[in-house]
Amino acid sequence: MCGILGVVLHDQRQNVANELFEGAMFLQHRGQDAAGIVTCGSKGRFYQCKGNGMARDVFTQQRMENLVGNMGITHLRYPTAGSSAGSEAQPFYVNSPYGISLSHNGNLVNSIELKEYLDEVVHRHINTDSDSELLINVFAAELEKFNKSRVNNLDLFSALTGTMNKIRGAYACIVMLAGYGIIGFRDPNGIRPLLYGERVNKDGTSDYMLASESVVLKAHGFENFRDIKPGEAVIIKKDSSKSKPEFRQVVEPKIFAPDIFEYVYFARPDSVMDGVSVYRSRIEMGIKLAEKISKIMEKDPDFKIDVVIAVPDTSRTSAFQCAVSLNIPYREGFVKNRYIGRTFIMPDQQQRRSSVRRKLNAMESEFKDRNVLLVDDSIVRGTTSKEIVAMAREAGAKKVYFASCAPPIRFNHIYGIDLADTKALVGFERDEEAISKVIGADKVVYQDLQDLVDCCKSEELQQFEVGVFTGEYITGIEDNYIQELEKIRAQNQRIKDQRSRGLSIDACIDVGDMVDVKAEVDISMYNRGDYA
Ligand SMILES: O=P(O)(O)OC[C@H]1O[C@H](OP(=O)(O)OP(=O)(O)O)[C@H](O)[C@@H]1O
Ligand SMILES: NC(=O)CC[C@H](N)C(=O)O
Ligand SMILES: [Mg+2]
Repeated sequence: MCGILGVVLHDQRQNVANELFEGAMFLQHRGQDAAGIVTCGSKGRFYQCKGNGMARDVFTQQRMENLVGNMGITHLRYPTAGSSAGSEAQPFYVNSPYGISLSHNGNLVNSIELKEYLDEVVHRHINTDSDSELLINVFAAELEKFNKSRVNNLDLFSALTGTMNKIRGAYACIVMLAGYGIIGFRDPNGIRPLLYGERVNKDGTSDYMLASESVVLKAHGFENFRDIKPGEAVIIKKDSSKSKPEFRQVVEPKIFAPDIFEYVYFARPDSVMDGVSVYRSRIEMGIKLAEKISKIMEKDPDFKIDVVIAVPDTSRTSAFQCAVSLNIPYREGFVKNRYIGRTFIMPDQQQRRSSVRRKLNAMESEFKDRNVLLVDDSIVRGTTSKEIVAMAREAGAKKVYFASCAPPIRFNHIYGIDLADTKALVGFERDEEAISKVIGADKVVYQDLQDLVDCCKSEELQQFEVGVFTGEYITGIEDNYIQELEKIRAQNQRIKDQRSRGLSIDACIDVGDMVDVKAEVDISMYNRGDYA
């Protein structure tokens, strides 16, 4: 997952940068690795600030002052393909044709094929391992086909049709065309989210926003917001007084299947996605989980729970409801250090492990001599659960049970989680008993998949992308896709290890099959290392 945002202000004398920055703060939970803003000034020139780090570190006051223009786009990155190198921070930029900048949330699953196409057919140079760089170049190549000095909405929609017929996977994107406007589009299965909203100013004019989550639109006073439909695109022109945003179905929609993980973990609880409140779905997850736990308790008289404790932050909503439904006391046994971000989306396993203990602290009074049920939204690598179970025991718990609002994760999440290596999943080739042994719990209870689906569905939304639980992906994947990801990831890890041992790039080159060694100071072609 990543967070994306785009704004066009009606008043062309106003700068949009501050609004993009404030909006980024509402999307920070979707990506902590890199942040970027690109604005477009009145002469059609782009102004950029991006780099590794959280929004508040990258977007300093001084840098923000240089971002002029009434329209712009933002990106908060959690890497899913390529590496966490600064050169892969978004928005991406290509100068030809017309000047294009792109923010992408999602993951393309036919990148091998796209790389070949870009090289052999349209001869475009690719400078990173990011799938988003491929995407912007495919779009640029489609636009180039018109061979015009200026394009119009019709051309743009038809270039999007061409692009979407070539790319495969999950994508919600915001593109900015220099001097023209911003364009939002969503993949034909609607796997990744994207919303559109309008804010009517006092003088009757309108500003427009596109964003990953409704919470940003709401907080910024945008109303009548709606989800972009699967396979749909919208063009919002820079001079919004002359033409209203135009929507078009650019490719046929396929099975509507948003990623169920948005409801489980990715999204903020106060967001509404594809008409379903994330908060309400998490309440339902608590109810269903309680039903399953009650059934197990009926059969197993030794399974007794004195207290339900959430694993902050995401599971709080469900854990509280689970306790209420079970009629068992709920306690905040772990106190969260508010200055530590989300541990799961940290790029490095070492960092993740040490962060859990820094992030959460167990209060002895709530654990001592009790049988505790810890509730989390999901168990992925097991990093959190292992530490948490150990902490509960250290705090004096008698028995430690662990419940997950999501079913066991046994497969790659190819559309949004950086997990190229399935073996890193605690659920990989393990049943529930084996998983409880690994994490050190007395028992593990998982939500059933059908129950999870029932918690998130609505009349309009009946199906979800659930490949992470079943191994069957809605878009299919090209042969060798996972192997290719694993190769790049292993290569990046080796370079990292070499560097941490103080070895130079030359030493890295000796490591064997490493053909592509990253530059010592990893900066992109259009990006200075100091976020300028
Ligand atoms: O099995 P693991 O690999 O540890 O991953 C699962 C954990 O990671 C997430 O928490 P995170 O700390 O990222 O975010 P949160 O504060 O929103 O819960 C998630 O909520 C689980 O607690
Ligand atoms: N999490 C995302 O949406 C990532 C977008 C893109 N695949 C990247 O790695 O930068
Ligand atoms: Mg968590």
